[in-house]
Amino acid sequence: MNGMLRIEGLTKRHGSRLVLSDVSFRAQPGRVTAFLGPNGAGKSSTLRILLGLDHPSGGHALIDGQPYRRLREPLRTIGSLLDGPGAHRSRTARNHLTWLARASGLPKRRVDEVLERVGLADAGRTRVGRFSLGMGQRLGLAAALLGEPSALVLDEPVNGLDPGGIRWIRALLREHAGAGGTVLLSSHLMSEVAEIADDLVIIAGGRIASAGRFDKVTAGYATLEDAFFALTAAGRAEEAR
Ligand SMILES: Nc1ncnc2c1ncn2[C@@H]1O[C@H](COP(=O)(O)OP(=O)(O)OP(=O)(O)O)[C@@H](O)[C@H]1O
Repeated sequence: MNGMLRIEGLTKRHGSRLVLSDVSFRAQPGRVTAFLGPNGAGKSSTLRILLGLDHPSGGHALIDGQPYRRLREPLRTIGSLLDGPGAHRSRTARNHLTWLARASGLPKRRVDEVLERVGLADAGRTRVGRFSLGMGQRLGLAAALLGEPSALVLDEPVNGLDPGGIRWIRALLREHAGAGGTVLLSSHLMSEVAEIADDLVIIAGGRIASAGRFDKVTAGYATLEDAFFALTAAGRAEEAR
């Protein structure tokens, strides 16, 4: 299992707006890396480029040394959770996953395995439109796990999860990293990140403010929150109020 994620000199413009500016960092196998930043900092833009959903204006986002579009077996290499379940409301969870598995040449047994893994074994025949926000997140995660990928990339994965769900996803991600997989998750929830991250990447205004091992990035600060506010422009704006 590898799944090294390498972001190198990534730049993204929307018209004259520079949304990402020379963004570089790594997410390593065997570690949980948290990608932390205030609203609009550029987290989703970076992850969308990494997952081949958008083009960079410059630089590279590589998975095992390849851009997403060059991966031979994308779902077996990298699983992602971006905006909720990604399934049509009228579909059942099982239909959705079966369709995904078929489209990617994955064995059908994986559908039951992932439904079980995310705690939706009893909801496989429920239409996605009737799912709670938390169930939707679980289904999105089931899709991410379908190909048994080495890397997991999750945008705000705890959104909509209750405390039990948050504990559960934390254990799942730890287990993935413990088995040698890579976990990259974006969040703006400091407490969540402090609980789970081995490594931190802090982004603000489209630039990397700090990156590295959790204890290195937070060295000299009482808490992660103190480090975050000191290192980001959002913190400076907040303090100026
Ligand atoms: N298609 C687009 N056209 C113009 N600007 C865009 C587009 N997509 C994103 N942006 C801008 O890029 C910046 C970064 O957005 P992005 O969604 O990557 O931030 P984020 O860190 O994920 O924030 P959040 O936590 O709010 O999701 C924002 O200022 C956003 O308005």
